[in-house]
Order: sequence, then structure tokens, then C-alpha cells
Amino acid sequence: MNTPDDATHRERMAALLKFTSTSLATDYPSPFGASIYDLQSGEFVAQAYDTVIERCDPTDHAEMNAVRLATRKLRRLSLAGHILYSTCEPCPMCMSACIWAELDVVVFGASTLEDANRYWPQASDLTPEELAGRMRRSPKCVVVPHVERSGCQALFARCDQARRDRRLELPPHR
Ligand SMILES: Nc1nc2[nH]cnc2c(=O)[nH]1
Repeated sequence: MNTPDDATHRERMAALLKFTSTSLATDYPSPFGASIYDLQSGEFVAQAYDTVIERCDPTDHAEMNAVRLATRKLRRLSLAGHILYSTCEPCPMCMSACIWAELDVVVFGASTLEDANRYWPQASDLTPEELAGRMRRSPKCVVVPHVERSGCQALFARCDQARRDRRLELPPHR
């Protein structure tokens, strides 16, 4: 497996932060973004942000949307040989989707409970590392935490401010 170096991880996360921040100007600002690259060629495959509120679908997390875009674009169910970046630690639903999609590596920026939860209450404390550890396939998906964490934390804060400025509410249960 051709695992990218730290500088490449930071570069891709910076590009993802730039992309995800464009959601702040939309009617549905979200700090959650995800992107997928081919591990061998380094080629960009897909990126998406969270569309939970926009599409009124609790499964529309950024990681889910990016996996769906990538599999449909490549016309295959397996994303083996690919790497996913997320501005936030994937929740169990998203990490399970990454495992089902056979992604080799998952890289994230902000921490769910320590960073995201302040702005956007999270539903579970099961970590992606715990889920990857329970995989039956080998080699297991590798989880790389906290790449550009401070940039991701800053995006959460900016998004929260944008929502408050525009008096946008999170759904009632949040
Ligand atoms: N990791 C992650 N957590 C979320 N919580 C709400 N939406 C999201 C999302 O898109 N990604």
C-alpha cells in the first residue's frame, strides 16, 4: 500500500477545509466535509459535505456522501486502494460505511467528543479505531487522527458563528 506522507495528508486536509468552508455561504452551513483519493496514483476521486439538514436525512453525513459519490463515479462497490479524509472523526455509521466500502485508510481532523460535540452534539462515543479493530478483513483499515486538527476546530467555530449570525437552528433534537 502506498501510504501518503504527513505533508500530503496536511495538504489534502487543507484542500478539504477550503472546500468545506464554502458550505458556510450556503443555506445549510456545515463544518463536516470528506474527500477520497486513490492511494496508488494520488488522484482525487470525490468530496462532499454533510447534507443532513438540507436533505432531512440523518444518514447524509459527509463521509457517507463522499463514499456514495466515489462508488458511483468509479462504478464499483469496493474502494479498496483508496483513502478518505474527514474534517471530523467519523461516527460509527460512517466508519462502518468506510469498512463496508473497503477503504484502506481514514484520516480525520477534529475529535468528535472533544471538538465537534461543543457545537454539534454527537450520538455515540464508539471510536473509529475501536470499530476498525473489530474488522474481520485483513489488513484492517488504518485510522490516522488529528491531521490539521486546529484548522478543523477553527472551521467548527466559524460555522457555529455563521449559524448564530443567521439565526439558523439545528434540528430540535440537537
Ligand atoms: N463525522 C461526522 N459527524 C457528524 N455529525 C453530524 N454530521 C456529521 C458528519 O457529516 N460527519
